[in-house]
Amino acid sequence: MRGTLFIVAAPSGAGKSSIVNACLERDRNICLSISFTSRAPRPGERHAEHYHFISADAFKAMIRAGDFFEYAEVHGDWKGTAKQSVEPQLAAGKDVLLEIDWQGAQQVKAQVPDAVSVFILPPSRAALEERMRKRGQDSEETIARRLANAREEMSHHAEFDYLIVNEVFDTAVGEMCAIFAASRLRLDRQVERHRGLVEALLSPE
Ligand SMILES: Nc1nc2c(ncn2[C@@H]2O[C@H](COP(=O)(O)OP(=O)(O)O)[C@@H](O)[C@H]2O)c(=O)[nH]1
Ligand SMILES: Nc1ncnc2c1ncn2[C@@H]1O[C@H](COP(=O)(O)OP(=O)(O)O)[C@@H](O)[C@H]1O
Repeated sequence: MRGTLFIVAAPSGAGKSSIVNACLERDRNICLSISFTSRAPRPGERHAEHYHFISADAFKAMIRAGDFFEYAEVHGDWKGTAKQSVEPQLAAGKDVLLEIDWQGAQQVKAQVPDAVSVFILPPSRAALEERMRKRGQDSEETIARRLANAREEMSHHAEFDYLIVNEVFDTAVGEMCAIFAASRLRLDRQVERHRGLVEALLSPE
């Protein structure tokens, strides 16, 4: 059985990576796709762990080669998911999680309509700005650009299947894990998984 594709989007600083990482620690069945980007690494970010950091020219070459499942320009940098990070894993029955923006989410939904998508909102604009600053890794100019872009990102929240407001962190993590768990229990997937059981239960005496 093919794995399930999960999409998680949020404005920068809403807590997306923190929530996803906490869920992945609890749920070993999901693999996180490592995106490609032309953005420079932040202090502490490692190649092939947080992103595959490549030049803008190398990114464009990958676009021309048709290597991307989805890609977009986000906050002035190229970001994209390679086909290789998704298709073999799904075919092997593994669930795959994409942390991408609304533009990428639209491209993925067009290709995989049963992908499960989640949007995360901050509890307020002040909290969003405070969290961006708390991370302490971006310049004032970068923070200003990300805050300006946050409104546009958030305006797409209604295109997603699920919405989480990340006020209390542990609550948000619990909600995200519940979405993962519920998606695996969808009728179509359960029927496929338990075909033998259903046949046995319904067979004549
Ligand atoms: N479309 C697309 N967006 C991505 C991808 N990887 C990351 N993003 C988005 O790029 C935005 C900025 O990410 P990043 O620079 O890591 O900053 P952060 O969101 O503040 O941690 C976020 O909205 C991410 O979801 C990708 O592969 N494709
Ligand atoms: N519910 C929360 N309450 C307070 N701080 C939070 C909460 N969730 C995340 N944070 C903090 O906000 C900052 C941004 O979180 P991060 O996961 O990097 O956001 P994103 O991936 O959406 O850009 C981090 O310092 C993180 O510890």
